[in-house]
Amino acid sequence: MSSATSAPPAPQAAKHSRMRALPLRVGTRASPLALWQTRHFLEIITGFCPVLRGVNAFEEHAIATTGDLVQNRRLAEIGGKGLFAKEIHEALLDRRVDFAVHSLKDLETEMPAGIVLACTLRREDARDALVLGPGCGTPDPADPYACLPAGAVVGSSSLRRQSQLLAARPDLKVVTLRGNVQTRLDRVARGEVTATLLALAGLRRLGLEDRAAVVLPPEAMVPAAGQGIVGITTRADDVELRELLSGIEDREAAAVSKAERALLAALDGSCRTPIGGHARLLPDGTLRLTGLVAREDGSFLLKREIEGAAEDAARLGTTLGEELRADSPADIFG
Ligand SMILES: NCc1[nH]cc(CCC(=O)O)c1CC(=O)O
Repeated sequence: MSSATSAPPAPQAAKHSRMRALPLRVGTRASPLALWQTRHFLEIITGFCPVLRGVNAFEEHAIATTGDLVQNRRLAEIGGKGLFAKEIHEALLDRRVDFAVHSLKDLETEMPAGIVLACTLRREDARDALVLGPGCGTPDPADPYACLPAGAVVGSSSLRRQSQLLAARPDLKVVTLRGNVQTRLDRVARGEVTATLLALAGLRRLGLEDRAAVVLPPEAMVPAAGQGIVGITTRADDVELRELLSGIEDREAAAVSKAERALLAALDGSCRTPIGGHARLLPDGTLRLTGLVAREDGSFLLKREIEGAAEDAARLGTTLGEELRADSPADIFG
């Protein structure tokens, strides 16, 4: 008689139990948000592949990245894209880790040779949120920025957020505010800045959603490409892990992130170009992508939309990116 324990494992599990020595090593940044996302990924993958549920199946490797070491200067001034991933890519290529967990928003659109974006997980809310410090008014759902006093100082190091905020409220002043989510919240609470803008996804994952005083609709603040999505990278030649990871791919996240990242790639902005990209699937399955290009002071802001079949996600992104680029002043991309 067969019992639960002697039943043959699912084909998937059998295949991966023979795959290689455990533990599988997972690379991550060390921030609380990165660690939360890594554990979230491990829960999903062990749910999908029960043989990996053992205590020793995974080993977490926290890796400090250039982006983590630079806390007080605008990232843009240091130059280069993918500042949060370089050391993690190196760990993959050196075989010190087997896969790595990223906020897709922080991952460059073109992976280094030998590395692939193997899957994207289901998207958390993509919207940005306003976090208010002492001295702000009561939030008004009809007018997201009405609670910010005239001339208020808003902390943000995101040129995308800065440009859209200043376009709506030219009286405000934006100052650099870096550090992890908790650090930024502390600076607002201490009154160092009047308010800040953060991704709702990060606040929610850290159990800090109550700090989001106003959630900004994408029409008011176009989110960053990939915001709210976790992406997993692995080595291109690691066929087994690629196959395993493809099993946990979220199809909707895959489609919208393809569109948003193709848009970003086509715009090919410098790290000082404010760019937004936000796609969603409509109830009938159509993909709608919004793209934004702006000047950091908010004096120029161009927003366009495109719709099409989800299967054409990448092409839609490329097309919209090329259109936005053609219709923007050239110096914006310099
Ligand atoms: N650049 C930092 C970063 N990278 C990902 C998130 C939030 C989570 C996400 O967007 O998936 C954040 C913080 C923020 O922008 O507020």
